[in-house]
Amino acid sequence: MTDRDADKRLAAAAAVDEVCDNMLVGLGTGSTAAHVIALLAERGLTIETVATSRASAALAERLGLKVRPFDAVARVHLAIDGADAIDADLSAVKGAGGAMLREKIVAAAADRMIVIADGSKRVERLHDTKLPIEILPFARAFAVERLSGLFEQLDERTGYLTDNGNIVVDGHGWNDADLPGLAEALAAIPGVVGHGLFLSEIDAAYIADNGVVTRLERGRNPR
Ligand SMILES: O=C[C@H](O)[C@H](O)[C@H](O)COP(=O)(O)O
Repeated sequence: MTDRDADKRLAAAAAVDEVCDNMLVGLGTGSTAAHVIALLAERGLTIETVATSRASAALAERLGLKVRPFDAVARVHLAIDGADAIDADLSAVKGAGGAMLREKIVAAAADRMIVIADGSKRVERLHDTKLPIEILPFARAFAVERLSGLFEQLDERTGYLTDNGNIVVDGHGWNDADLPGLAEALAAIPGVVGHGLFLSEIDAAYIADNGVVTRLERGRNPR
């Protein structure tokens, strides 16, 4: 295990310590969230889960966790997920793995949403991180044209479809001076069905850096 991977597992373990019997837990997607799934399976708690991607559902089921279909679930007790970048306000960019739409829905359904990450994800500002945008294939050209006013460069992921059957365009060179304004502008484009800006969903974060775990709670963090 690399140092970075060890940090991911440490952050995951800190979040898993918040999981109790009888909880319905939202499972995130990605290499850090995979540690959560493995640790939950190891701990043998009496829990049920919902997954934010087919990959996480498959991993969880393979390791023996009970995974409920999310389409019949309105509320989750705790969601635990990774991030591509997170700042001191607990605003984050997610979606390098293309799962941001389902991740945001499960995060919104959760009483508490925790991000787990290694120290490389902690940033002063988010704008250096590519911002993934999920687009209905029907709207591809139209949405990209509308997005071009918000980004210096847009790269479509070739040959890739999300679990929802949509395309993903990664936006580079964006202005983070008004994050709520940007989120609003993205949501206002017909055909854009999701994006990786998480501004209000995250309640806490466990960031592990060289073996030391720091907990951040919304509204209570020094800059
Ligand atoms: O779509 C992917 C998710 O938002 C991931 O949670 C995020 O990309 C972080 O993944 P990782 O833990 O592999 O860096």
